[in-house]
Amino acid sequence: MTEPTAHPAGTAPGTAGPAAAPPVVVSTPEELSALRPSLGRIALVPTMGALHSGHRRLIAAARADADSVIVSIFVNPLQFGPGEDYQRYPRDLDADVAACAAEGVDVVFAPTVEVMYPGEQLVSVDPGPMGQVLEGEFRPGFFAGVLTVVAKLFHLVRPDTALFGQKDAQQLAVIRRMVRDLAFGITVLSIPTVRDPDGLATSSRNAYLSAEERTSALALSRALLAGADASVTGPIGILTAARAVLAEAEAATPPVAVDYLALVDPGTFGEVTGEYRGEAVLAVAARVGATRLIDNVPLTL
Ligand SMILES: Nc1ncnc2c1ncn2[C@@H]1O[C@H](COP(=O)(O)OP(=O)(O)OP(=O)(O)O)[C@@H](O)[C@H]1O
Ligand SMILES: CC(C)(CO)[C@@H](O)C(=O)[O-]
Ligand code: BAL
Repeated sequence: MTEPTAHPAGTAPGTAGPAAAPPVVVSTPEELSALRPSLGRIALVPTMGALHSGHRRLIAAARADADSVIVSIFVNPLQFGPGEDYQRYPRDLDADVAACAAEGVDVVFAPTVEVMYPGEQLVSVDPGPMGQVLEGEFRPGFFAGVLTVVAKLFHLVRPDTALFGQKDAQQLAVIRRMVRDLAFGITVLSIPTVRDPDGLATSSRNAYLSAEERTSALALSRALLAGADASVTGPIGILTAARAVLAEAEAATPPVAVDYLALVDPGTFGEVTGEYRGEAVLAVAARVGATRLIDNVPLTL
């Protein structure tokens, strides 16, 4: 664990730029509370670390809206199911702190599992029906784990705003719903999905992919683009165009194994039908080798 470091005299929290001070790194609620009075309006960027360009864009958006930016780094065991990648999830706190320093982050909150879950966690947040479909169906317990840790982070940090990526569109929708239904009084902001030049959505799990697997994985963004290009044809046309790309990828080497492709209402995550008009999200999840990836694109019907 990196030792807490103080802001050098005269360096106000929230001062970005090449000469920005390194973030203060803390790991306990007590350290956070001690810092809080000096932070002004706080924007929180919750992450699981292994920071990449998507996280950096989130941090930049957070800076625009607050006096201080806090990035939390915590690989949350509660949201991983049996057989998932909790143990091998990439962890490199020093590299993450360096990335936060480059982005002018004020505070990194990197608690241990013992700090976040000191005893048996008997109470959790129920995500409701929106948490049962798509990701919720393929990762039972995932959204309860996400909402429980996000609720806990909100209570510990007490931010004014919190930022999440549209890459995890269902997570974003479920968190927005929790904030509304449980009256958290926090403004949730989002940013569009950041992509590598080849179209692949940046993701910490991309590090697992071999060169060949990454080539196969490009079918996800290609399928979404094909669906978006067909948006004037309505839900059936959109799904048919995207499925055609995925069908080729299922027969490729290495193959893409599709968990779901769905066109949903972004407010409810219910599937939309031929009559639907308005905003929609075309979402896909698939496995390539041992790596499970998700991606989506917003559409207007
Ligand atoms: N490519 C991206 N564009 C925009 N936001 C992103 C992107 N990747 C991650 N985020 C956002 O960053 C936040 C932290 O996500 P997380 O640390 O799980 O990263 P990740 O790359 O999504 O990891 P994983 O590979 O485990 O899914 C979430 O709000 C997530 O939506
Ligand atoms: C929101 C989150 C940090 C909760 O662990 C995680 O699900 C993520 O990184 O998207
Ligand atoms: N990026 C969402 C967190 C997860 O897949 O566990």
